[in-house]
Amino acid sequence: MHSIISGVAAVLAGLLGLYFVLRQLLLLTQDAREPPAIATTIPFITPIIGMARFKSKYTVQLRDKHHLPIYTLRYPFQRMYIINSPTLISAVQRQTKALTFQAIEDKFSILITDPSQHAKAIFLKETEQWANSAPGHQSPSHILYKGLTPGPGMDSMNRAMVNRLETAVEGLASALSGSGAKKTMKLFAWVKHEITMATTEGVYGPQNPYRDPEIQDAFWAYEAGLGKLSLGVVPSLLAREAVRGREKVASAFEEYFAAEGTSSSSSLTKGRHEYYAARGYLPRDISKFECGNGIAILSNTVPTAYWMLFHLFSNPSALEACRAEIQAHITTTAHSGNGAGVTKALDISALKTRCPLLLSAFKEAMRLHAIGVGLRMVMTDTMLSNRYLLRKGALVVMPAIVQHHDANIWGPDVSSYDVARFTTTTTTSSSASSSSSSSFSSSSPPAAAATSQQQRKINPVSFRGFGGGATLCPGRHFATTEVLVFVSMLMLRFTVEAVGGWERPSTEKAPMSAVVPGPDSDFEVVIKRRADDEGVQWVWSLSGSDEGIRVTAEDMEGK
Ligand code: HEM
Repeated sequence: MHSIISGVAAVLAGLLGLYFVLRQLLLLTQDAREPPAIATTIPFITPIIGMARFKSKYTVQLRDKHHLPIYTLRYPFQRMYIINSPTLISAVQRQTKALTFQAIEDKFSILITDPSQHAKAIFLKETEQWANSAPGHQSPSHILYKGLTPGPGMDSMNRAMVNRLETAVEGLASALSGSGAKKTMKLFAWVKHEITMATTEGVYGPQNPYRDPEIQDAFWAYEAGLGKLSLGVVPSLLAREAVRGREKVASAFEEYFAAEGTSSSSSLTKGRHEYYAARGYLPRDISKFECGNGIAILSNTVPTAYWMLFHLFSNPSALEACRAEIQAHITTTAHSGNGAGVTKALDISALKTRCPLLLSAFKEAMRLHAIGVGLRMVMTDTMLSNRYLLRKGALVVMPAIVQHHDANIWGPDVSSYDVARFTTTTTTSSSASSSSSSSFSSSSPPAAAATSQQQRKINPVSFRGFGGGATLCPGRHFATTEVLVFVSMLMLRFTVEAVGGWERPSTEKAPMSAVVPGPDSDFEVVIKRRADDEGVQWVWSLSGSDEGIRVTAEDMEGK
Protein backbone atom coordinates (compact mmCIF):
# COMPACT_ATOMS: atom_id res chain seq x y z
CA MET A 1 0.00 0.00 0.00
CA HIS A 2 2.75 2.34 1.03
CA SER A 3 4.65 1.64 -2.21
CA ILE A 4 1.50 2.37 -4.30
CA ILE A 5 1.05 5.73 -2.56
CA SER A 6 4.67 6.67 -3.02
CA GLY A 7 4.46 5.51 -6.67
CA VAL A 8 1.42 7.75 -7.29
CA ALA A 9 3.14 10.62 -5.49
CA ALA A 10 6.22 10.17 -7.66
CA VAL A 11 4.10 10.22 -10.85
CA LEU A 12 2.24 13.34 -9.67
CA ALA A 13 5.50 15.05 -8.77
CA GLY A 14 6.88 14.10 -12.19
CA LEU A 15 3.82 15.51 -13.95
CA LEU A 16 3.99 18.69 -11.90
CA GLY A 17 7.66 19.05 -12.74
CA LEU A 18 6.93 18.51 -16.43
CA TYR A 19 4.15 21.08 -16.24
CA PHE A 20 6.50 23.70 -14.79
CA VAL A 21 9.17 22.92 -17.38
CA LEU A 22 6.66 23.26 -20.24
CA ARG A 23 5.22 26.42 -18.74
CA GLN A 24 8.66 27.99 -18.42
CA LEU A 25 9.51 26.91 -21.95
CA LEU A 26 6.36 28.54 -23.25
CA LEU A 27 6.92 31.77 -21.32
CA LEU A 28 10.57 32.02 -22.29
CA THR A 29 9.91 31.44 -25.99
CA GLN A 30 6.90 33.78 -26.25
CA ASP A 31 7.95 37.32 -27.14
CA ALA A 32 5.93 40.02 -25.37
CA ARG A 33 5.31 41.67 -28.77
CA GLU A 34 3.66 38.54 -30.15
CA PRO A 35 -0.13 38.18 -29.94
CA PRO A 36 -1.00 36.86 -26.45
CA ALA A 37 -0.76 33.10 -25.99
CA ILE A 38 -4.03 31.55 -24.78
CA ALA A 39 -5.29 28.00 -24.12
CA THR A 40 -2.16 27.30 -22.11
CA THR A 41 -3.72 25.32 -19.22
CA ILE A 42 -1.57 22.37 -20.27
CA PRO A 43 1.14 24.12 -22.27
CA PHE A 44 1.36 22.93 -25.91
CA ILE A 45 -1.33 20.30 -25.30
CA THR A 46 -4.56 22.20 -24.57
CA PRO A 47 -4.88 23.48 -28.19
CA ILE A 48 -4.42 19.93 -29.54
CA ILE A 49 -7.24 18.67 -27.33
CA GLY A 50 -9.45 21.66 -28.18
CA MET A 51 -9.04 21.26 -31.95
CA ALA A 52 -9.55 17.49 -31.77
CA ARG A 53 -12.74 17.87 -29.70
CA PHE A 54 -14.39 20.88 -31.27
CA LYS A 55 -12.75 21.09 -34.71
CA SER A 56 -13.38 24.44 -36.41
CA LYS A 57 -15.82 25.51 -33.65
CA TYR A 58 -12.86 25.71 -31.27
CA THR A 59 -11.79 29.06 -32.72
CA VAL A 60 -15.31 30.42 -32.18
CA GLN A 61 -15.22 29.29 -28.55
CA LEU A 62 -11.85 30.95 -28.00
CA ARG A 63 -13.08 34.16 -29.63
CA ASP A 64 -16.09 34.28 -27.32
CA LYS A 65 -14.06 33.46 -24.23
CA HIS A 66 -11.10 35.82 -24.72
CA HIS A 67 -12.39 38.63 -26.99
CA LEU A 68 -9.01 39.21 -28.60
CA PRO A 69 -8.36 40.63 -32.08
CA ILE A 70 -5.50 38.16 -32.52
CA TYR A 71 -3.91 35.49 -30.31
CA THR A 72 -1.28 32.77 -30.33
CA LEU A 73 -1.92 29.05 -29.98
CA ARG A 74 1.24 27.16 -29.06
CA TYR A 75 1.54 23.61 -30.39
CA PRO A 76 4.63 21.41 -30.05
CA PHE A 77 7.19 22.93 -32.46
CA GLN A 78 4.55 25.15 -34.12
CA ARG A 79 2.86 28.44 -33.25
CA MET A 80 -0.35 29.62 -34.83
CA TYR A 81 -1.62 33.19 -34.83
CA ILE A 82 -5.40 33.13 -35.06
CA ILE A 83 -7.03 36.33 -36.29
CA ASN A 84 -10.48 37.52 -35.28
CA SER A 85 -10.34 41.16 -36.35
CA PRO A 86 -11.37 41.95 -39.97
CA THR A 87 -8.93 44.87 -40.00
CA LEU A 88 -6.03 42.60 -39.12
CA ILE A 89 -7.19 40.18 -41.85
CA SER A 90 -6.88 43.05 -44.34
CA ALA A 91 -3.41 43.81 -42.98
CA VAL A 92 -2.35 40.16 -43.44
CA GLN A 93 -3.70 40.14 -46.99
CA ARG A 94 -1.54 43.13 -47.89
CA GLN A 95 1.67 41.31 -46.88
CA THR A 96 1.89 39.03 -49.91
CA LYS A 97 5.55 38.04 -49.66
CA ALA A 98 6.28 37.96 -45.92
CA LEU A 99 3.04 36.05 -45.25
CA THR A 100 2.43 33.57 -48.04
CA PHE A 101 0.21 30.63 -48.80
CA GLN A 102 2.38 29.32 -51.64
CA ALA A 103 4.76 27.38 -49.38
CA ILE A 104 1.84 25.62 -47.62
CA GLU A 105 0.09 24.99 -50.92
CA ASP A 106 3.22 23.36 -52.36
CA LYS A 107 3.57 21.00 -49.40
CA PHE A 108 -0.11 20.06 -49.52
CA SER A 109 -0.08 19.58 -53.31
CA ILE A 110 2.93 17.30 -53.11
CA LEU A 111 1.31 15.20 -50.38
CA ILE A 112 -1.98 14.78 -52.17
CA THR A 113 -0.74 14.33 -55.74
CA ASP A 114 2.44 12.33 -55.05
CA PRO A 115 4.47 13.59 -58.03
CA SER A 116 7.88 12.23 -59.10
CA GLN A 117 11.15 13.58 -57.66
CA HIS A 118 11.71 15.27 -61.01
CA ALA A 119 8.38 17.15 -60.65
CA LYS A 120 9.03 18.08 -57.01
CA ALA A 121 12.34 19.66 -57.96
CA ILE A 122 10.72 21.83 -60.66
CA PHE A 123 7.86 22.66 -58.33
CA LEU A 124 10.09 23.91 -55.52
CA LYS A 125 12.37 25.81 -57.91
CA GLU A 126 9.36 27.70 -59.29
CA THR A 127 8.25 28.70 -55.79
CA GLU A 128 11.75 29.80 -54.84
CA GLN A 129 12.03 31.96 -57.95
CA TRP A 130 8.71 33.55 -57.16
CA ALA A 131 9.67 34.14 -53.50
CA ASN A 132 12.79 36.00 -54.67
CA SER A 133 11.01 37.98 -57.38
CA ALA A 134 9.88 41.59 -57.14
CA PRO A 135 6.58 42.34 -55.34
CA GLY A 136 3.58 42.04 -57.65
CA HIS A 137 5.13 39.16 -59.61
CA GLN A 138 2.45 36.50 -60.12
CA SER A 139 2.75 33.31 -58.06
CA PRO A 140 2.78 29.89 -59.84
CA SER A 141 -0.81 29.24 -58.75
CA HIS A 142 -1.93 32.56 -60.24
CA ILE A 143 -0.28 31.86 -63.57
CA LEU A 144 -1.82 28.38 -63.60
CA TYR A 145 -5.33 29.78 -63.14
CA LYS A 146 -5.21 32.91 -65.24
CA GLY A 147 -7.72 31.22 -67.61
CA LEU A 148 -10.34 32.01 -64.95
CA THR A 149 -10.27 35.78 -65.44
CA PRO A 150 -13.61 37.08 -66.81
CA GLY A 151 -13.39 37.50 -70.59
CA PRO A 152 -13.89 35.48 -73.81
CA GLY A 153 -12.17 32.34 -72.40
CA MET A 154 -14.42 32.32 -69.37
CA ASP A 155 -17.47 33.02 -71.53
CA SER A 156 -16.98 29.85 -73.56
CA MET A 157 -16.28 27.85 -70.39
CA ASN A 158 -19.51 29.24 -68.93
CA ARG A 159 -21.40 28.34 -72.11
CA ALA A 160 -20.25 24.72 -72.04
CA MET A 161 -21.17 24.52 -68.35
CA VAL A 162 -24.62 26.09 -68.90
CA ASN A 163 -25.30 23.79 -71.90
CA ARG A 164 -24.71 20.79 -69.72
CA LEU A 165 -26.98 22.12 -66.95
CA GLU A 166 -29.64 22.81 -69.56
CA THR A 167 -29.40 19.26 -70.93
CA ALA A 168 -29.72 17.81 -67.43
CA VAL A 169 -32.69 19.99 -66.50
CA GLU A 170 -34.39 19.45 -69.87
CA GLY A 171 -33.99 15.69 -69.42
CA LEU A 172 -35.58 15.90 -66.00
CA ALA A 173 -38.44 18.04 -67.30
CA SER A 174 -39.18 15.58 -70.15
CA ALA A 175 -39.22 12.69 -67.68
CA LEU A 176 -41.71 14.62 -65.54
CA SER A 177 -44.16 15.61 -68.30
CA GLY A 178 -47.83 15.02 -67.66
CA SER A 179 -49.91 15.56 -64.57
CA GLY A 180 -48.95 13.60 -61.49
CA ALA A 181 -45.47 12.68 -62.81
CA LYS A 182 -42.84 12.72 -60.09
CA LYS A 183 -39.38 11.47 -59.36
CA THR A 184 -37.86 10.56 -56.01
CA MET A 185 -34.12 10.86 -55.57
CA LYS A 186 -31.38 11.50 -53.06
CA LEU A 187 -30.74 15.24 -53.11
CA PHE A 188 -27.01 15.42 -52.38
CA ALA A 189 -26.09 12.52 -54.68
CA TRP A 190 -28.03 14.12 -57.50
CA VAL A 191 -26.53 17.61 -57.00
CA LYS A 192 -23.07 16.06 -56.79
CA HIS A 193 -23.49 14.29 -60.11
CA GLU A 194 -24.99 17.25 -61.99
CA ILE A 195 -22.48 19.80 -60.70
CA THR A 196 -19.58 17.41 -61.36
CA MET A 197 -20.74 17.00 -64.94
CA ALA A 198 -21.46 20.67 -65.63
CA THR A 199 -18.21 21.91 -64.07
CA THR A 200 -16.00 19.40 -65.84
CA GLU A 201 -17.73 19.86 -69.20
CA GLY A 202 -16.91 23.57 -68.89
CA VAL A 203 -13.32 22.90 -67.87
CA TYR A 204 -12.37 19.89 -70.06
CA GLY A 205 -14.65 20.13 -73.12
CA PRO A 206 -16.05 17.30 -75.26
CA GLN A 207 -13.36 14.77 -74.28
CA ASN A 208 -14.09 15.32 -70.58
CA PRO A 209 -12.83 12.23 -68.68
CA TYR A 210 -15.55 12.72 -66.05
CA ARG A 211 -18.17 11.61 -68.58
CA ASP A 212 -17.21 8.11 -67.45
CA PRO A 213 -19.13 7.41 -64.19
CA GLU A 214 -16.21 5.27 -62.99
CA ILE A 215 -13.92 8.28 -63.18
CA GLN A 216 -16.40 10.35 -61.18
CA ASP A 217 -16.53 7.66 -58.50
CA ALA A 218 -12.74 7.34 -58.50
CA PHE A 219 -12.37 11.12 -58.04
CA TRP A 220 -14.80 11.24 -55.12
CA ALA A 221 -13.04 8.27 -53.48
CA TYR A 222 -9.80 10.24 -53.83
CA GLU A 223 -11.42 13.37 -52.41
CA ALA A 224 -12.83 11.51 -49.41
CA GLY A 225 -9.31 10.39 -48.44
CA LEU A 226 -7.61 13.79 -48.66
CA GLY A 227 -7.31 14.10 -44.88
CA LYS A 228 -5.41 10.81 -44.67
CA LEU A 229 -3.32 11.55 -47.77
CA SER A 230 -2.24 14.91 -46.37
CA LEU A 231 -0.80 13.20 -43.28
CA GLY A 232 1.76 11.61 -45.60
CA VAL A 233 1.97 8.45 -43.46
CA VAL A 234 2.06 5.26 -45.57
CA PRO A 235 -0.78 6.45 -47.83
CA SER A 236 -0.75 3.17 -49.78
CA LEU A 237 -2.00 1.50 -46.58
CA LEU A 238 -3.87 4.19 -44.67
CA ALA A 239 -5.49 5.87 -47.68
CA ARG A 240 -5.75 2.92 -50.04
CA GLU A 241 -9.05 3.92 -51.68
CA ALA A 242 -7.85 7.47 -52.22
CA VAL A 243 -4.59 6.32 -53.81
CA ARG A 244 -6.47 3.90 -56.06
CA GLY A 245 -8.91 6.66 -57.08
CA ARG A 246 -6.07 9.07 -57.83
CA GLU A 247 -4.25 6.55 -60.02
CA LYS A 248 -7.40 5.85 -61.98
CA VAL A 249 -8.24 9.52 -62.57
CA ALA A 250 -4.60 10.28 -63.45
CA SER A 251 -4.60 7.47 -66.04
CA ALA A 252 -7.78 8.87 -67.59
CA PHE A 253 -6.10 12.29 -67.84
CA GLU A 254 -2.98 10.78 -69.36
CA GLU A 255 -5.17 9.41 -72.14
CA TYR A 256 -6.99 12.73 -72.41
CA PHE A 257 -3.77 14.72 -72.91
CA ALA A 258 -2.35 12.10 -75.30
CA ALA A 259 -5.55 12.36 -77.37
CA GLU A 260 -5.16 16.16 -77.40
CA GLY A 261 -8.26 16.77 -75.33
CA THR A 262 -6.98 20.31 -74.78
CA SER A 263 -7.61 21.15 -78.46
CA SER A 264 -11.30 21.56 -77.59
CA SER A 265 -11.04 22.32 -73.86
CA SER A 266 -11.37 25.58 -71.95
CA SER A 267 -8.52 28.05 -72.09
CA LEU A 268 -8.02 27.24 -68.39
CA THR A 269 -7.07 23.62 -69.15
CA LYS A 270 -5.04 24.60 -72.23
CA GLY A 271 -3.14 27.18 -70.20
CA ARG A 272 -2.44 24.77 -67.34
CA HIS A 273 -1.18 22.11 -69.71
CA GLU A 274 1.07 24.55 -71.58
CA TYR A 275 2.45 25.83 -68.26
CA TYR A 276 3.41 22.34 -67.09
CA ALA A 277 4.72 21.15 -70.46
CA ALA A 278 6.89 24.28 -70.89
CA ARG A 279 8.57 23.56 -67.55
CA GLY A 280 9.38 19.94 -68.40
CA TYR A 281 6.90 18.12 -66.18
CA LEU A 282 6.31 14.49 -67.23
CA PRO A 283 2.89 13.41 -68.61
CA ARG A 284 2.12 11.26 -65.54
CA ASP A 285 2.82 14.18 -63.18
CA ILE A 286 0.71 16.57 -65.24
CA SER A 287 -2.12 14.04 -65.10
CA LYS A 288 -1.81 13.68 -61.33
CA PHE A 289 -1.92 17.47 -60.94
CA GLU A 290 -5.09 17.49 -63.06
CA CYS A 291 -6.63 14.98 -60.67
CA GLY A 292 -5.69 17.33 -57.81
CA ASN A 293 -7.29 20.19 -59.72
CA GLY A 294 -10.61 18.41 -59.26
CA ILE A 295 -10.46 19.48 -55.61
CA ALA A 296 -10.33 23.17 -56.56
CA ILE A 297 -13.07 22.95 -59.17
CA LEU A 298 -15.49 20.50 -57.52
CA SER A 299 -15.07 20.05 -53.77
CA ASN A 300 -16.67 23.36 -52.80
CA THR A 301 -18.98 23.98 -55.74
CA VAL A 302 -20.97 20.81 -55.05
CA PRO A 303 -21.79 21.54 -51.36
CA THR A 304 -22.41 25.23 -52.08
CA ALA A 305 -25.02 24.36 -54.72
CA TYR A 306 -26.54 21.83 -52.34
CA TRP A 307 -26.85 24.27 -49.42
CA MET A 308 -28.34 27.02 -51.54
CA LEU A 309 -30.95 24.58 -52.85
CA PHE A 310 -31.57 23.26 -49.36
CA HIS A 311 -32.20 26.70 -47.85
CA LEU A 312 -34.39 27.96 -50.68
CA PHE A 313 -36.57 24.90 -51.17
CA SER A 314 -37.02 24.49 -47.43
CA ASN A 315 -38.15 28.11 -47.12
CA PRO A 316 -41.26 28.78 -49.29
CA SER A 317 -41.30 32.58 -48.89
CA ALA A 318 -37.61 32.93 -49.75
CA LEU A 319 -38.14 30.61 -52.71
CA GLU A 320 -41.10 32.60 -53.99
CA ALA A 321 -39.28 35.93 -53.62
CA CYS A 322 -36.23 34.69 -55.53
CA ARG A 323 -38.39 33.13 -58.22
CA ALA A 324 -40.36 36.36 -58.68
CA GLU A 325 -37.14 38.36 -58.94
CA ILE A 326 -35.87 36.13 -61.76
CA GLN A 327 -39.23 36.00 -63.53
CA ALA A 328 -39.08 39.77 -63.99
CA HIS A 329 -36.16 39.21 -66.41
CA ILE A 330 -37.82 36.50 -68.53
CA THR A 331 -39.16 37.32 -71.99
CA THR A 332 -42.19 35.21 -72.91
CA THR A 333 -43.28 34.67 -76.52
CA ALA A 334 -46.50 32.83 -77.33
CA HIS A 335 -46.71 30.54 -80.40
CA SER A 336 -49.75 29.70 -82.38
CA GLY A 337 -50.50 26.86 -84.77
CA ASN A 338 -49.02 23.39 -84.50
CA GLY A 339 -46.24 24.22 -82.09
CA ALA A 340 -48.62 25.98 -79.69
CA GLY A 341 -47.07 26.92 -76.40
CA VAL A 342 -44.62 29.54 -75.24
CA THR A 343 -40.95 30.22 -75.36
CA LYS A 344 -39.34 31.69 -72.28
CA ALA A 345 -35.97 33.33 -72.72
CA LEU A 346 -33.61 34.34 -69.95
CA ASP A 347 -30.26 36.03 -70.37
CA ILE A 348 -28.05 34.52 -67.68
CA SER A 349 -26.21 37.82 -67.28
CA ALA A 350 -29.37 39.07 -65.50
CA LEU A 351 -28.91 36.42 -62.81
CA LYS A 352 -25.39 37.62 -62.21
CA THR A 353 -25.92 41.35 -62.16
CA ARG A 354 -29.60 42.22 -61.80
CA CYS A 355 -30.94 39.79 -59.19
CA PRO A 356 -29.66 41.11 -55.85
CA LEU A 357 -31.90 38.82 -53.79
CA LEU A 358 -30.67 35.73 -55.62
CA LEU A 359 -27.05 36.76 -55.08
CA SER A 360 -27.85 37.41 -51.43
CA ALA A 361 -29.43 33.92 -51.17
CA PHE A 362 -26.18 32.47 -52.54
CA LYS A 363 -23.90 34.46 -50.24
CA GLU A 364 -26.07 33.73 -47.23
CA ALA A 365 -25.79 29.97 -47.88
CA MET A 366 -22.02 30.43 -48.04
CA ARG A 367 -21.97 32.58 -44.91
CA LEU A 368 -23.74 29.85 -42.95
CA HIS A 369 -21.72 26.96 -44.35
CA ALA A 370 -18.26 28.12 -45.46
CA ILE A 371 -15.74 27.49 -42.71
CA GLY A 372 -12.44 27.52 -44.64
CA VAL A 373 -9.34 28.67 -42.82
CA GLY A 374 -7.30 31.21 -44.74
CA LEU A 375 -3.69 30.17 -44.05
CA ARG A 376 -0.36 31.96 -44.41
CA MET A 377 3.16 30.92 -43.49
CA VAL A 378 5.31 33.63 -41.89
CA MET A 379 8.41 33.72 -44.13
CA THR A 380 10.30 36.31 -42.13
CA ASP A 381 9.77 38.04 -38.76
CA THR A 382 7.05 40.60 -39.49
CA MET A 383 5.33 43.38 -37.55
CA LEU A 384 1.61 43.29 -38.29
CA SER A 385 -0.08 46.72 -38.23
CA ASN A 386 3.04 48.03 -36.42
CA ARG A 387 1.82 46.24 -33.35
CA TYR A 388 2.10 42.46 -33.34
CA LEU A 389 5.26 40.49 -33.95
CA LEU A 390 4.67 37.46 -36.18
CA ARG A 391 7.63 35.10 -36.03
CA LYS A 392 9.21 33.29 -38.93
CA GLY A 393 7.89 29.74 -39.39
CA ALA A 394 4.57 30.38 -37.62
CA LEU A 395 1.20 29.91 -39.30
CA VAL A 396 -1.36 32.70 -39.59
CA VAL A 397 -4.93 31.41 -39.52
CA MET A 398 -8.02 33.43 -40.52
CA PRO A 399 -10.99 31.10 -39.89
CA ALA A 400 -14.06 31.97 -41.94
CA ILE A 401 -16.26 30.43 -39.26
CA VAL A 402 -15.17 33.13 -36.80
CA GLN A 403 -16.24 35.91 -39.16
CA HIS A 404 -19.36 34.18 -40.47
CA HIS A 405 -20.74 33.32 -37.03
CA ASP A 406 -20.19 36.56 -35.16
CA ALA A 407 -23.41 38.14 -33.88
CA ASN A 408 -21.56 41.45 -33.51
CA ILE A 409 -21.07 41.51 -37.26
CA TRP A 410 -24.29 39.98 -38.58
CA GLY A 411 -26.75 40.61 -35.75
CA PRO A 412 -28.55 38.40 -33.23
CA ASP A 413 -30.03 36.18 -35.97
CA VAL A 414 -26.51 35.14 -37.03
CA SER A 415 -27.40 31.43 -36.93
CA SER A 416 -30.48 31.72 -39.16
CA TYR A 417 -30.71 31.75 -42.93
CA ASP A 418 -31.87 35.26 -43.89
CA VAL A 419 -32.30 35.26 -47.66
CA ALA A 420 -32.16 39.06 -47.86
CA ARG A 421 -29.22 39.57 -45.49
CA PHE A 422 -26.83 40.78 -48.18
CA THR A 423 -29.38 43.15 -49.69
CA THR A 424 -30.00 44.96 -46.43
CA THR A 425 -26.43 45.47 -45.31
CA THR A 426 -24.12 48.14 -46.57
CA THR A 427 -20.42 47.61 -46.67
CA THR A 428 -17.63 49.69 -45.26
CA SER A 429 -14.26 49.82 -46.99
CA SER A 430 -12.39 46.55 -46.39
CA SER A 431 -9.66 48.38 -44.49
CA ALA A 432 -12.08 50.61 -42.55
CA SER A 433 -10.64 51.82 -39.32
CA SER A 434 -14.04 51.67 -37.63
CA SER A 435 -13.30 48.05 -36.85
CA SER A 436 -9.67 48.49 -36.04
CA SER A 437 -7.97 45.95 -33.84
CA SER A 438 -8.28 48.16 -30.79
CA SER A 439 -12.03 48.51 -31.25
CA PHE A 440 -12.54 44.81 -32.00
CA SER A 441 -15.94 44.24 -30.54
CA SER A 442 -16.62 40.61 -29.75
CA SER A 443 -16.88 41.54 -26.09
CA SER A 444 -20.04 43.58 -26.52
CA PRO A 445 -23.30 41.65 -26.32
CA PRO A 446 -24.90 41.01 -29.75
CA ALA A 447 -28.07 42.91 -28.94
CA ALA A 448 -26.11 46.05 -28.14
CA ALA A 449 -23.95 45.78 -31.23
CA ALA A 450 -26.74 44.90 -33.61
CA THR A 451 -28.40 47.74 -35.41
CA SER A 452 -31.42 47.28 -37.63
CA GLN A 453 -30.87 45.31 -40.85
CA GLN A 454 -31.09 48.51 -42.87
CA GLN A 455 -28.40 50.28 -40.88
CA ARG A 456 -25.90 47.52 -40.31
CA LYS A 457 -22.57 48.20 -41.92
CA ILE A 458 -20.45 45.17 -42.68
CA ASN A 459 -16.76 45.16 -43.41
CA PRO A 460 -16.79 43.15 -46.69
CA VAL A 461 -13.69 41.28 -45.53
CA SER A 462 -15.97 39.48 -43.04
CA PHE A 463 -17.50 37.52 -45.92
CA ARG A 464 -14.84 34.83 -46.37
CA GLY A 465 -16.66 32.34 -48.62
CA PHE A 466 -14.02 32.69 -51.33
CA GLY A 467 -11.10 33.62 -49.07
CA GLY A 468 -9.34 36.88 -49.81
CA GLY A 469 -6.12 38.68 -50.68
CA ALA A 470 -3.51 36.86 -52.75
CA THR A 471 -5.35 33.55 -52.41
CA LEU A 472 -8.78 34.91 -53.28
CA CYS A 473 -10.53 32.13 -55.19
CA PRO A 474 -9.95 32.71 -58.91
CA GLY A 475 -12.84 30.33 -59.70
CA ARG A 476 -15.45 32.43 -57.89
CA HIS A 477 -17.05 33.94 -61.02
CA PHE A 478 -17.37 30.55 -62.70
CA ALA A 479 -18.64 28.81 -59.54
CA THR A 480 -21.11 31.59 -58.71
CA THR A 481 -22.51 31.58 -62.25
CA GLU A 482 -22.89 27.81 -62.16
CA VAL A 483 -24.66 27.68 -58.82
CA LEU A 484 -26.97 30.61 -59.65
CA VAL A 485 -27.93 29.08 -63.01
CA PHE A 486 -28.49 25.58 -61.60
CA VAL A 487 -30.63 26.76 -58.70
CA SER A 488 -32.59 29.19 -60.93
CA MET A 489 -33.37 26.52 -63.52
CA LEU A 490 -34.74 24.30 -60.76
CA MET A 491 -36.71 27.07 -59.05
CA LEU A 492 -38.36 28.13 -62.30
CA ARG A 493 -39.31 24.67 -63.51
CA PHE A 494 -39.84 22.31 -60.56
CA THR A 495 -41.16 21.82 -57.09
CA VAL A 496 -38.91 19.94 -54.68
CA GLU A 497 -40.23 18.42 -51.46
CA ALA A 498 -38.22 16.55 -48.87
CA VAL A 499 -39.59 13.12 -48.01
CA GLY A 500 -40.09 13.34 -44.23
CA GLY A 501 -39.62 17.12 -44.09
CA TRP A 502 -36.65 19.48 -44.50
CA GLU A 503 -34.33 18.74 -41.64
CA ARG A 504 -30.88 20.28 -41.91
CA PRO A 505 -28.27 17.49 -41.91
CA SER A 506 -25.24 17.82 -39.65
CA THR A 507 -21.74 18.36 -41.05
CA GLU A 508 -19.70 16.87 -38.22
CA LYS A 509 -18.04 14.23 -40.37
CA ALA A 510 -16.44 16.76 -42.72
CA PRO A 511 -12.67 17.10 -42.36
CA MET A 512 -11.29 20.33 -40.85
CA SER A 513 -9.77 21.11 -44.22
CA ALA A 514 -13.22 21.43 -45.86
CA VAL A 515 -14.02 24.95 -47.04
CA VAL A 516 -17.73 24.19 -47.41
CA PRO A 517 -18.55 20.94 -45.60
CA GLY A 518 -21.13 18.75 -47.27
CA PRO A 519 -23.92 17.00 -45.32
CA ASP A 520 -23.14 13.94 -43.19
CA SER A 521 -26.14 12.11 -44.61
CA ASP A 522 -28.32 12.27 -47.69
CA PHE A 523 -32.12 12.25 -47.85
CA GLU A 524 -34.77 11.79 -50.52
CA VAL A 525 -36.72 14.50 -52.26
CA VAL A 526 -39.71 14.31 -54.57
CA ILE A 527 -39.38 16.42 -57.71
CA LYS A 528 -42.35 17.48 -59.85
CA ARG A 529 -42.58 19.78 -62.83
CA ARG A 530 -44.38 23.03 -62.10
CA ALA A 531 -47.78 23.25 -63.77
CA ASP A 532 -46.83 26.50 -65.54
CA ASP A 533 -43.80 24.81 -67.10
CA GLU A 534 -45.79 22.37 -69.27
CA GLY A 535 -45.36 23.16 -72.97
CA VAL A 536 -42.69 25.79 -72.33
CA GLN A 537 -39.54 25.93 -74.43
CA TRP A 538 -36.63 27.50 -72.64
CA VAL A 539 -33.84 29.57 -74.15
CA TRP A 540 -30.93 30.33 -71.84
CA SER A 541 -28.56 32.86 -73.38
CA LEU A 542 -25.38 34.39 -72.06
CA SER A 543 -24.56 37.87 -73.24
CA GLY A 544 -21.80 40.30 -72.28
CA SER A 545 -20.38 38.43 -69.31
CA ASP A 546 -17.06 40.22 -69.49
CA GLU A 547 -17.86 41.70 -66.13
CA GLY A 548 -17.37 39.45 -63.08
CA ILE A 549 -19.93 39.09 -60.30
CA ARG A 550 -19.56 41.31 -57.26
CA VAL A 551 -19.25 38.64 -54.60
CA THR A 552 -16.20 39.48 -52.51
CA ALA A 553 -14.60 42.58 -51.00
CA GLU A 554 -12.08 42.63 -53.87
CA ASP A 555 -14.88 42.53 -56.51
CA MET A 556 -16.63 45.43 -54.82
CA GLU A 557 -13.46 47.46 -54.76
CA GLY A 558 -12.76 46.56 -58.41
CA LYS A 559 -9.41 44.90 -57.62
C1 HEM B 1 -18.49 27.59 -54.53
C2 HEM B 1 -17.35 27.09 -54.95
C3 HEM B 1 -16.01 27.50 -54.43
C4 HEM B 1 -15.65 27.93 -53.18
C5 HEM B 1 -16.53 28.08 -51.95
C6 HEM B 1 -14.24 28.21 -53.22
C7 HEM B 1 -13.52 28.68 -52.14
C8 HEM B 1 -12.19 29.00 -52.18
C9 HEM B 1 -11.45 29.57 -51.08
C10 HEM B 1 -12.03 29.91 -49.71
C11 HEM B 1 -10.19 29.73 -51.49
C12 HEM B 1 -9.07 30.38 -50.69
C13 HEM B 1 -8.26 29.36 -49.97
C14 HEM B 1 -7.33 30.03 -49.02
O1 HEM B 1 -7.13 31.23 -49.06
O2 HEM B 1 -6.83 29.31 -48.17
C15 HEM B 1 -10.10 29.23 -52.83
C16 HEM B 1 -8.94 29.19 -53.56
C17 HEM B 1 -8.89 28.69 -54.82
N1 HEM B 1 -9.95 28.31 -55.62
FE1 HEM B 1 -11.86 28.21 -55.10
N2 HEM B 1 -13.77 27.93 -54.46
C18 HEM B 1 -14.82 27.51 -55.24
C19 HEM B 1 -14.78 27.14 -56.58
C20 HEM B 1 -13.65 27.13 -57.33
C21 HEM B 1 -13.60 26.77 -58.72
C22 HEM B 1 -14.81 26.37 -59.56
C23 HEM B 1 -12.30 26.85 -59.10
C24 HEM B 1 -11.69 26.60 -60.44
C25 HEM B 1 -12.37 26.48 -61.57
C26 HEM B 1 -11.52 27.28 -57.95
C27 HEM B 1 -10.17 27.46 -57.93
C28 HEM B 1 -9.45 27.90 -56.82
C29 HEM B 1 -8.00 28.01 -56.80
C30 HEM B 1 -7.05 27.67 -57.92
C31 HEM B 1 -7.65 28.51 -55.55
C32 HEM B 1 -6.23 28.79 -55.01
C33 HEM B 1 -5.83 30.22 -55.25
C34 HEM B 1 -4.41 30.51 -54.81
O3 HEM B 1 -3.79 29.71 -54.13
O4 HEM B 1 -3.91 31.57 -55.15
N3 HEM B 1 -12.38 27.44 -56.90
N4 HEM B 1 -11.33 28.80 -53.24
